[in-house]
Amino acid sequence: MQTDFLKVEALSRIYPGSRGQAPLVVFENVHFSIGKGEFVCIIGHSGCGKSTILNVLAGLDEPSAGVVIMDGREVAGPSLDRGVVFQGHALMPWLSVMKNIEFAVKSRWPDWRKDKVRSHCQQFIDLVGLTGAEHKKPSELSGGMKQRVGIARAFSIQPKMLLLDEPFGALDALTRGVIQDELLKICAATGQTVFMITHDVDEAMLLSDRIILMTNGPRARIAEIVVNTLSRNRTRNDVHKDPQYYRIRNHLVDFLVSRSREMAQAPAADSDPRHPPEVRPGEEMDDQGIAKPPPAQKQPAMHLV
Ligand SMILES: Nc1ncnc2c1ncn2[C@@H]1O[C@H](COP(=O)(O)OP(=O)(O)OP(=O)(O)O)[C@@H](O)[C@H]1O
Repeated sequence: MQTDFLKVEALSRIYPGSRGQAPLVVFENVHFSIGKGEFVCIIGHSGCGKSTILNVLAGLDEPSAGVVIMDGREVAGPSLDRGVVFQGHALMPWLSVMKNIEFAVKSRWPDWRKDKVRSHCQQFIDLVGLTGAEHKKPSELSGGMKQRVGIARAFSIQPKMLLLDEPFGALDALTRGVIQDELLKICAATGQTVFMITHDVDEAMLLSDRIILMTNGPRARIAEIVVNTLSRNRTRNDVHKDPQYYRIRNHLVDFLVSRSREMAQAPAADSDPRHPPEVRPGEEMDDQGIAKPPPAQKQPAMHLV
């Protein structure tokens, strides 16, 4: 894996204070990298700057300091190399579902013939379960349906990097599960690189390879990066059967409940923001600090009647 497909170096965001107030340092000295084909989630309490970081990666916002390099080039504005899905749907209200997606696909591949554009878009409309709604305008769709159009549009341009800002938050549990499964399949099939904001620890554990934990703001920073050591072949139905699952989950919940605040107030004296600690709470360690192999799965007991 190319470990530094995306490199974030010394990123800070400061908003000037208005009417004599002190400037707001949202986050500072944030460093991390994402490998090609890697799925990274970021978790942290409201206001720690997750959306701001995502907007900087997208080229929609400028950092106060620091730099983002993707595939060897500095990010300096929006690009079709990055597909973004926001919490709000950001659709063009005067265009139908099909036309909203076509607009993006035509921008990406201006030489494609009309029928090729159409069939390409249809593939992604079908994928997100909107078959039959192609000609509806956004005002005729539910919130969840609008969100699915945004997801289809971002996937359809096959970006080098997908940036997802809580994309499934507004979906009902069933649709959310279906689209999470589809996203896993697409990522496995295409090696898609993804950076995603979520508040849902189960979603992060199902989808991601690593999870970035941010301390509370202001002056938020990366507390640690959790390596998701669950098997890559996990599915929504069996992920909780892995003995690592609750160890990782408890670690994440404990961070959100208490450590995110404590670490914001008292950063570790030896912490180096250029190298946030990577932890593997799913693995049990032996006395020498070496990860024990996961226990063999027990066969379910057979009951003869
Ligand atoms: N244009 C702005 N001017 C001043 N402050 C801003 C501006 N935009 C965002 N902020 C502040 O920056 C901080 C981080 O905002 P951001 O939306 O990135 O947080 P977040 O972690 O994504 O939050 P949430 O989980 O609620 O979406 C917040 O305190 C917000 O009030």
